Amino acid sequence: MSTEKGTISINTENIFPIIKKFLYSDNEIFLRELVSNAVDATQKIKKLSAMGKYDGELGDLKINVAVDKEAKTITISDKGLGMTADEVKKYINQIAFSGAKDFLDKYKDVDDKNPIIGQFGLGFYSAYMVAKEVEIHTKSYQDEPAVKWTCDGTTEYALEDIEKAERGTDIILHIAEDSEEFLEEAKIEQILTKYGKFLPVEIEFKENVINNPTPIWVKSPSDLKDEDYLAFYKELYPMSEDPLFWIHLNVDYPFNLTGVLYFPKIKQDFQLSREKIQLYSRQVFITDDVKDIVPEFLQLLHGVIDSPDIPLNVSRSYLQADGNVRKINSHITKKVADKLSELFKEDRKAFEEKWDSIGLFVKYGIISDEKFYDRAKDFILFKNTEGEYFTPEDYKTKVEALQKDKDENTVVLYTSHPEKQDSYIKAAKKREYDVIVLDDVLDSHFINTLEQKLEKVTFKRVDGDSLDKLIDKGLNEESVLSDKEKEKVEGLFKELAGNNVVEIKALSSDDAPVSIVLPEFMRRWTDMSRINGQSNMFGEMPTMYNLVVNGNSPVIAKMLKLRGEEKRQTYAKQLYDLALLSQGMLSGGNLTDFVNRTFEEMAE
Ligand SMILES: Nc1ncnc2c1ncn2[C@@H]1O[C@H](COP(=O)(O)OP(=O)(O)OP(=O)(O)O)[C@@H](O)[C@H]1O
Repeated sequence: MSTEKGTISINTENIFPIIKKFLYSDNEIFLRELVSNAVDATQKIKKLSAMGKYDGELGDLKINVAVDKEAKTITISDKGLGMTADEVKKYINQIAFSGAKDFLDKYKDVDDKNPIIGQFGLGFYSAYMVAKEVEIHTKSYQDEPAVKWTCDGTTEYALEDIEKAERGTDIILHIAEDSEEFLEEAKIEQILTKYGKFLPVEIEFKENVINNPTPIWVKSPSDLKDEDYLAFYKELYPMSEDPLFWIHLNVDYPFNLTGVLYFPKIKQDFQLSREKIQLYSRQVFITDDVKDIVPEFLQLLHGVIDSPDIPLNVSRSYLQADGNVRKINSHITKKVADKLSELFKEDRKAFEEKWDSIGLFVKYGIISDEKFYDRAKDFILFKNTEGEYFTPEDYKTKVEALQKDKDENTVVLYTSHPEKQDSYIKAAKKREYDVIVLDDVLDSHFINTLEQKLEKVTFKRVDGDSLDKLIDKGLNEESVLSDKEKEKVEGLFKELAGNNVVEIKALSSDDAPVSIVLPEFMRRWTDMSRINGQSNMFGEMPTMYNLVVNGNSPVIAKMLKLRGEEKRQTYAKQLYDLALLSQGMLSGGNLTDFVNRTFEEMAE
């Protein structure tokens, strides 16, 4: 055939300038598109051969990528099925072109800074994002002459016969002046590894194969050992600590999804690690921005999801409403819950040991996903101050005999800081109450959720009130103080308490004489607004507290018996400071004064 010239498509404006300017920020994806085409062509020839439709030698099927800095070209060569002249006209001039045109028509108005654009497949014509001219040299597996197609970024193309011995396709990009950064080998290597690390056909660059064509997620779990999963984790995240465990996903219906999700050690401070779930489509890397595809709490996991069914050529808002994406979400959620439940049942001890990490994740899941709660409720754990673990149901059974209040509510006492709240914990234990530890950032939200879910269970922080009030059994102690004495005691403490509320209560005589309590609702409110990052009215307010004076304490009786107002004042001050001290609220000058005063008194 002599050189044939033609116009790619009549009745169309020139799309090339648009392609060039369009995904400018994401222009590196041209390489992903072209290498993916080479992979497809290679897999097709393998398939034809396997089906007996091609009986020639397959030979070495490696795809080669080469940069020629002098000639200013990048060449992508495959030994795939190639194209005949007619196929070039059909696939490149028509199908690929109209595909690219549709794509542009659809997305022209999208803000080109929106990174999701780079996740679409623009196809062959994305070559023009970096090239001023593209040549295709191709020889079909069918017995037909090799052809060369050339197009310089106008709608005019040329097609001619050439000599090409080997089956397959070379795509030669003549790089435009403004894209010469792509002639740096390091740059090409970096893009190839980013998108092609797990492509299913070997990709060779500078005589090295840059990819692992059979990553573990495409293998059968029964062929894999723990070491394989750990080694793959290292391959994905070379700098990371080993994960706690993993889940191998394998679904064919109602959508296709494979992958391996790893459960990392989750840090208390919730610093989202740099490691992210990577999304692949048939082993081609798409993105690690899975915000709209995976529920937020699952984004704490690491690993790989591969699905050709996740639609990437749509806008974000559409993606969230997409039926497949929702199914994928709930499937992954279910799998994760099943795995946790299996671990819990099979090796409860190991599960408990990992609860610090697992717990944060489970709590996050429960707070943010109703369905996850239903699945997770059987393996939520409470850890008490003795280091024993209980499921909520078991815990209720354990404590309800002693910790039920007059309204039949089981009161779960918890500490957010075992060290600081030690005196309160000890007091609770003295009454044989149990105290659980809820000391991480999500716990205030977690408690709120549990209170809605668990029947007749309330959570109270152990320093939230006097024990008689925390678990109010309706058995009011008689006050040993007369009204006059009560007034006197109140007067003494009011002077010290400033704006804080002073309550004189008739508690058991062995309860602390004076204690500081932070009302539960107020504290939860401040905690939650802190996590939500709001600085609201309460958040900015200095901590207000109640000073509870136990009128039935022998210590108060002793104070009243002291002679002289000054003595009583000093005594009250000492008690007040002790209460502050046991809440960790005495500091600076007040603490120094307290210490000095105590020394003086001891010397008396
Ligand atoms: N290296 C190649 N070898 C053989 N055929 C190719 C090659 N590259 C492209 N083609 C043909 O050109 C067609 C169009 O390619 P293009 O990349 O534009 O679209 P696609 O691969 O079909 O879809 P996508 O938008 O997902 O990339 C392909 O379907 C294929 O038939």
